[in-house]
Amino acid sequence: MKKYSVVIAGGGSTYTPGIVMMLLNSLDKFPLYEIKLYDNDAERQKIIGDALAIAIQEQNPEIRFNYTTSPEEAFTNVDFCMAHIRSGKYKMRELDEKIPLKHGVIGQETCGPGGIAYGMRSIGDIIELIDYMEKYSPHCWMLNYSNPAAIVAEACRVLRPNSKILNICDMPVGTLRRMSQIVGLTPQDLKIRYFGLNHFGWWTSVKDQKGNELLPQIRDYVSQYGYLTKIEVDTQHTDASWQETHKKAKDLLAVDPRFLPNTYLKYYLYPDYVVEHSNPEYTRANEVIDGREKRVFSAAKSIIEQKTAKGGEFHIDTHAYFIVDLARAIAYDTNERMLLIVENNGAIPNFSHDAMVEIPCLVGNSGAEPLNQGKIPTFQKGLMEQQVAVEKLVVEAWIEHSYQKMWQALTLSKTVPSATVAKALLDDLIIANQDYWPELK
Ligand SMILES: NC(=O)c1ccc[n+]([C@@H]2O[C@H](COP(=O)([O-])OP(=O)(O)OC[C@H]3O[C@@H](n4cnc5c(N)ncnc54)[C@H](O)[C@@H]3O)[C@@H](O)[C@H]2O)c1
Ligand SMILES: O=P(O)(O)OC[C@H]1O[C@H](O[C@H]2[C@H](O)[C@@H](O)[C@@H](O)O[C@@H]2CO)[C@H](O)[C@@H](O)[C@@H]1O
Ligand SMILES: [Mn+2]
Repeated sequence: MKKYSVVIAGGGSTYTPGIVMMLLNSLDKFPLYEIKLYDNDAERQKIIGDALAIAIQEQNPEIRFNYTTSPEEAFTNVDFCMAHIRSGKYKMRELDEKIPLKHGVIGQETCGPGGIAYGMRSIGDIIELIDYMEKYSPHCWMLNYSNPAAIVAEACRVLRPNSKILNICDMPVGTLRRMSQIVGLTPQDLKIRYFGLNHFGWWTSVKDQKGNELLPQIRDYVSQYGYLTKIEVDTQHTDASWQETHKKAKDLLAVDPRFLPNTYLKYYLYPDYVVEHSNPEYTRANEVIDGREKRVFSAAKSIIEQKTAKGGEFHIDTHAYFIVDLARAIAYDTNERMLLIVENNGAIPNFSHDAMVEIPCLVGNSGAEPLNQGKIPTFQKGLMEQQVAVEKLVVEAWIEHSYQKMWQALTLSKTVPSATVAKALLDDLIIANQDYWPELK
């Protein structure tokens, strides 16, 4: 069996340990000879890297492991780049969330003005990663989690249309796991139909292996409890704000009970509620800094101090499963059905052909083959057209350095009440992002 080499870009990410643990757990199905980490923050990456070196040495000493800030070292001779960088780190996420709230608008990592600001930071960094990958390992595939995935995917479509990059999100995978608990099955037992944009979509069918439609049963549950389940799905999703989000799905369902909604729709359908329930002094960024980041980095430091990872402080979650499954599907041409963010090209026949949509695809060694999801109804189509236009305007604004298009993008976002608020917000975001955004004219 061929052995592969993987580089994880954003080596210092809180998600890196989970992915490496998953890779180590999957060697019988996805053999590796090398794992590398790449990050542009040497200090942050060193902590994660030193801890993982101990874990790998204990579990599979034959795997070569290295971490580096050199693009050439990182990207030479690799088959897969698993990317999850955060341009501007949590310091900028905090501003993405807090600046809009000052204007009475939702403050969120990937939705509304926060997501737009983050997109303007991420585009250049992702393009840089693609260029490193193509320079040093032209055959390599990039599997990209880096957010905001919708804007990043549109930027890749426009700026690097022929690159081997697949943009992905773990939210539908995590929610499907919740659905499987609701009906007493496993996610592998379920076959779904889904359409939308990233963090903006709906399940139209959830069937078991015999072809029985389970959507009505799941709908009954969600209409009472949202996606809150008794069994915890992912450790970070025990945080109060995420529990609230899973619960809120019941109000999303009420707007169109035919389909099961992605939880992120709450920012577009109930923005007033979300603002009222936000603390402008302590947002999700603070919760993550005080929670997941502390947990992961203390676990790493404790492994380094004790010189062993045998205490099992690093955990595998849905996020890690999904990206490793995707790599395997490409490596072994499995034609597995997976949700990916791809160019529509008629898969949703009554929606723009050049929109980046999130839909089921068959995945094999030439990438993704989108599956037709049929025509979509007016309500969802209207919402998606507005949102996809926002995402396209952001990418155009980044390419053209256009203040006007950024203003239009913010004005068009369903989360922003007027062009006046959009302009005031934009002027604040420009100041906060001056080290990251192109200069807008
Ligand atoms: N698509 C999804 O569904 C999904 C799910 C979870 C997380 N994410 C994304 O994964 C990323 C990581 O999240 P996190 O909370 O672990 O963040 P994190 O800040 O802990 O890690 C990100 C790492 O990226 C590094 N980085 C930033 N810019 C870089 C660049 N240009 N080159 C190389 N490295 C760079 C940082 O130094 C940091 O170590 C974020 O973009 C997050 O939004 C996406
Ligand atoms: O607020 P954060 O940083 O905890 O999470 C933001 C991310 O949320 C989603 O990812 C979830 C995922 O749905 C869940 O299954 C599990 O793996 O945890 C992830 C992170 O908490 C979303 O899909 C990402 O795009 C967000 O970055
Ligand atoms: Mn996501």
